[in-house]
Order: sequence, then C-alpha cells, then structure tokens
Amino acid sequence: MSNTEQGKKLAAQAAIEYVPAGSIVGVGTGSTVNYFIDELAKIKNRIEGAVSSSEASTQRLKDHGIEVFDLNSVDSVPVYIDGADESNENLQLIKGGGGALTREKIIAQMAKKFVCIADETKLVDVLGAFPLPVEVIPMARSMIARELVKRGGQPVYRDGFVTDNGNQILDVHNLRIMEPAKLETELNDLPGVVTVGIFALRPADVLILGTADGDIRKIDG
Ligand SMILES: O=C(CO)[C@H](O)[C@H](O)COP(=O)(O)O
Repeated sequence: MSNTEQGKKLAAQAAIEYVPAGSIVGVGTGSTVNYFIDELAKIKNRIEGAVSSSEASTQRLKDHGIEVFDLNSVDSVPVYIDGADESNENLQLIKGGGGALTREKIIAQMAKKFVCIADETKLVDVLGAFPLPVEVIPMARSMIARELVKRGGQPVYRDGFVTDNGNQILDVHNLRIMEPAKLETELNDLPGVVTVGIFALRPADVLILGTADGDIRKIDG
C-alpha cells in the first residue's frame, strides 16, 4: 500500500472515535471515506445507520448491511465524516473531486461536528492548486464559465460526467484562493451555480491527517 493510501486509511480509522453510539452517521464520498465505511461496518451494531452524500457511498454502506436513511427523515446528524481535495490550516476545504459536493455540503451544514479525513498531502497553505469544482445547471454552463474567467480562473468542463443531481461540473484551474469565504459567497450568487466546492462558510471542525510515517495528526478548528 502506498504512503498516500496508508495515510487515508489511518485517518479513516481514527475517525471512528467520533462516532457516537446509537447515532445516524453522516457519510461523505471518495476513496478515504471508503476506508471509513469499511471501518464503520465493524461497529455497525453500535449505530442506528447513516445518511449518505452519494449513490456510490449509499451502495457501499448497504453492501455492508448498514441502513441508509433519507435525509428528510432525520432530525439531526451528530457527526459527518468526509474527505477533501485540499484543506488549509483554518480547515477551509476544497471538495468535489468526486463530484458529490452538493450533497456533501448539505450534510455538512446539518452536522453538529464535521470531521474531515485525509492523507497529509491534502494540507496546503493556500487553496486552489486543486481545480475548484463548481456544480452548475447545464443550461448555465457557458455563462458561468465566462464569469469564472472574469475572476481569473480557467474553467474546464468535466465532459461526460453527470452529478447525482443531474447537473454538470466545471473544474476551475489557476486559482489562488486568498479569501475562501468571500469567493464562496460570490460564486454562490451566480444564477445557475448549484454548489461551489469551497467549504469555508461551513469549514470542518476537526481535520485528521494520516502521515507517511504511519502516524496521525489532528487539527481542531
Ligand atoms: O469531495 C469529495 C468527493 O466529492 C472527496 O471527499 C474528495 O474528492 C477527496 O476524495 P479522496 O478521498 O478520494 O481523495
């Protein structure tokens, strides 16, 4: 197993301690979360079930025999565990590399505690080296792409990819995001933008990083 994969797995294992007994657990999407789902399966008798941020995670949870609830049937989500494409020291994130950003942001907003799990390479000084995913309503794609260019970005259409919500993704290259909350708010305001992959208005509460030397590092927000 590579150092990166080991880091993801370590972080996923460490996140289990944040899962309260008897709870409905918010579950994100991606390869790091897949390790978490596999860990969660080991304690499935101690939880009530999960709410999920993607069809892919829902399938994996169900394959493990973990009940997946409709979010509308749930009053509260005590903890949400998800990965990230980048995090800064303030636990502001870029997410959406796997295209699940909208449902991820909805569950993160609802969660009392958002625990982000990643390998240590995801920690950066300035967000934006990872292309920023923006989910858009299909008819607005070109208009929004022009708006992103005006702001210094280079949007690239994720051709052939359709989100679980039936929308499209623009991956915006060439950004150095110095004020994440400001850019998140500004892009949120463009008609046709469904979700911006900046998680700054609702950052993570805890970041667990798995390191190459087999350790974990925790940063509290
Ligand atoms: O935001 C996400 C999916 O939309 C993922 O959390 C992000 O892409 C990280 O994925 P991975 O754990 O595979 O590196």
